Amino acid sequence: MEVHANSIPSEITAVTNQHTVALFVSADILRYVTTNSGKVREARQYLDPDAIKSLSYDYTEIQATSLRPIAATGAHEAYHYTDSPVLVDDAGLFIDDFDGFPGPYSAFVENTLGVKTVQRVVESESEISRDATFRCVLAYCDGEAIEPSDDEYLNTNTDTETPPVKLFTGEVSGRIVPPRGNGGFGYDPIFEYDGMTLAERDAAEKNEISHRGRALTAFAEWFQAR
Ligand SMILES: O=P(O)(O)OP(=O)(O)OP(=O)(O)OC[C@H]1O[C@@H](n2cnc3c(O)ncnc32)[C@H](O)[C@@H]1O
Repeated sequence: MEVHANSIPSEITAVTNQHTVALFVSADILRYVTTNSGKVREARQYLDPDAIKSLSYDYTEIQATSLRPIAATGAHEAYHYTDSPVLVDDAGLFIDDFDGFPGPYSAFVENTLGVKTVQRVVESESEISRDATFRCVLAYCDGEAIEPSDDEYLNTNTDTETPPVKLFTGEVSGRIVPPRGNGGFGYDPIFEYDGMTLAERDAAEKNEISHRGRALTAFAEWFQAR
């Protein structure tokens, strides 16, 4: 994957429900690392599109039962690849009565079974609750030392060769329903929150309540206060 040299904007602006936050980037642009164009669309809706560049870099996804170590190792790898600030986005759908499955395996399940099959399996089990949670973990790395994390994974995997990452988590709880809506991507048509599926909302409306929007808010607040 070729990385292009870019002009270097001095700030990133994040628009939250309440206010506009200017995020100052000292050295370089911020690269949003994902192969998923839907994630990029939502990040660009939230963060100033001129100051954030998408990087379609397919980092190694380690096997793990939660998203945090996957995002953290992805950020290490992507930072070494680009040598510039990166934000890795790892997400998944956790179905309560399936012990959180597909969770970290959400992409594999979408690509093999498809989201309609997931919905039909949930619906076919009368004893099974429809409750589910979407989670998003953003992992930021810019090569600078970041204060010690309270993250259990990071503290037990201290590697002085790899710069520390900072993790931001967002989640939204809802229920699995038959597909509705044409917006969004992935599991959005089968995930209902407050009477509407995520696919029935535009990117701004989804960001207001979604796992990604909440993780982006946490990132923006931390970045601004840095
Ligand atoms: O790893 P990258 O390159 O970022 O792209 P990906 O699509 O594989 O990204 P994930 O592993 O994080 O995605 C897990 C799955 O969850 C889906 N997904 C992620 N965020 C979603 C969202 O906001 N709404 C609906 N589905 C989502 C996505 O389509 C995948 O099938």
